[in-house]
Amino acid sequence: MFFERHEGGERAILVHLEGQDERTREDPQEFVELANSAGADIAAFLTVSRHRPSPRFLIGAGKVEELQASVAEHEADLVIFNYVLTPSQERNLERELKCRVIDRTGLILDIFAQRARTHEGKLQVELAQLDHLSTRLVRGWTHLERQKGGIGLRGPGETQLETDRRLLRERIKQITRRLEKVRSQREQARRSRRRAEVPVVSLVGYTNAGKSTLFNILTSSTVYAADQLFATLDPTLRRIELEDVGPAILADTVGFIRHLPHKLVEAFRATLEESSQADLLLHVIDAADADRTSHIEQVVKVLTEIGAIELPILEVYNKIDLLDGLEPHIQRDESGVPVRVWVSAQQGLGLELVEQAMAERLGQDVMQESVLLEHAEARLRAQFYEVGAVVGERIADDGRQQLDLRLQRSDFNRLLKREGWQPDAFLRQHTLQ
Ligand SMILES: Nc1nc2c(ncn2[C@@H]2O[C@H](COP(=O)(O)OP(=O)(O)OP(=O)(O)O)[C@@H](O)[C@H]2O)c(=O)[nH]1
Ligand SMILES: [Mg+2]
Repeated sequence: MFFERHEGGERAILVHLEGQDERTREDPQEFVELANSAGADIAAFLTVSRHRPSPRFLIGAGKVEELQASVAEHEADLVIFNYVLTPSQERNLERELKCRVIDRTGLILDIFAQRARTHEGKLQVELAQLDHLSTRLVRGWTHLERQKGGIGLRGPGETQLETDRRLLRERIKQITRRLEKVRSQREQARRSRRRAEVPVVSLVGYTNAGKSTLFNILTSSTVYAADQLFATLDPTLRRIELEDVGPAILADTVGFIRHLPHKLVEAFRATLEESSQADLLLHVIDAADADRTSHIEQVVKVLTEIGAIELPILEVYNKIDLLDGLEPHIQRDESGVPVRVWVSAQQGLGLELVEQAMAERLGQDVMQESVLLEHAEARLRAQFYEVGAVVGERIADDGRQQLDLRLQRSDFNRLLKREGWQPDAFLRQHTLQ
């Protein structure tokens, strides 16, 4: 396994748990990458098989001793568990090991704290951190907490560590209020984009898949791209020009990862929701990653959670330069619609194919649907006529007006959203199920 040396970084011992349980098993390589991304200087990697969780330390007493010896030998500053620890387990372990202990949630929160750039991103991370810390205010190894800036202690949430719970609650309320304000501003920006009828294409995908690299090369900009997990936290929007389509907005977003701490998913929901409002999703996949199938599953799961799974999705299989004998190409479904593009963003291979496939998907996703409108919905009827979408009209058996529509799905979505409808909710209520 590859350990990056981070001279001057904190010396960390990684503890990886090998469970029997498929659902909770983590990837050891990803764990190392997470620790590297947090800037840890990895001194040792311990694998512990955990047949039965011990409530006190999570791991067995023998393993605790082994860890103690390892901490002493490497003069480690902290021990990181690739698992979610309860606050009391964290406390017990710190007391035994005489050094700081953080868990997977703490580690991911730390990376997020380092990466957040925008006001909203920082608020979101702080909220998640405060929530995580609120159960961990009493620690076993308190004097170390005063050493600011260590892994798991960074970010805006840190200043709250030494205050009492009342202040903590107040701070949480204050941040929530501020976040609401930022969110309503974001919603307004979104509405004005919608009014401008510019289609939005959102890049989604597992962390490190190459979204920002692709974004940069498509928009000729320089967004921070790096071989780190969660290099991008805040959504970045840029305008691009597509042949036959005209202007479109491309959005780069935060990468996904399995077992994202629940609170963090919640905190970043608003950011992720940017994707749920898109006209097209580009799902960027690291084609050379051995775990690509499980990464795809994780992304699909998050997309389902944020209500974006029904959107048109174009898969971009990236990093083909790392695979033998693959040329950039577009894969189409049986009706000729592009569904997958094989490219290398870094080498600039197949970028024109991504643009072509995007243009085709935005321009050619034609839908045919019969909708039933109440008389009070005459305004919508007029709008459908205005865009030339109506190919037939009659009175349905239930007395409603049936409009047979044929139009671009993106136009349909935009038109409805402008009228305050979520397209799938609209279809549920306006078609015969
Ligand atoms: N070999 C190869 N590496 C690539 C390619 N595209 C991106 N990379 C590398 O993959 C790493 C991750 O790229 P990013 O663009 O930061 O990935 P991301 O999906 O934005 O990651 P997060 O923002 O962390 O979610 C960087 O080191 C890139 O240089 C490619 O086509 N081939
Ligand atoms: Mg990125």
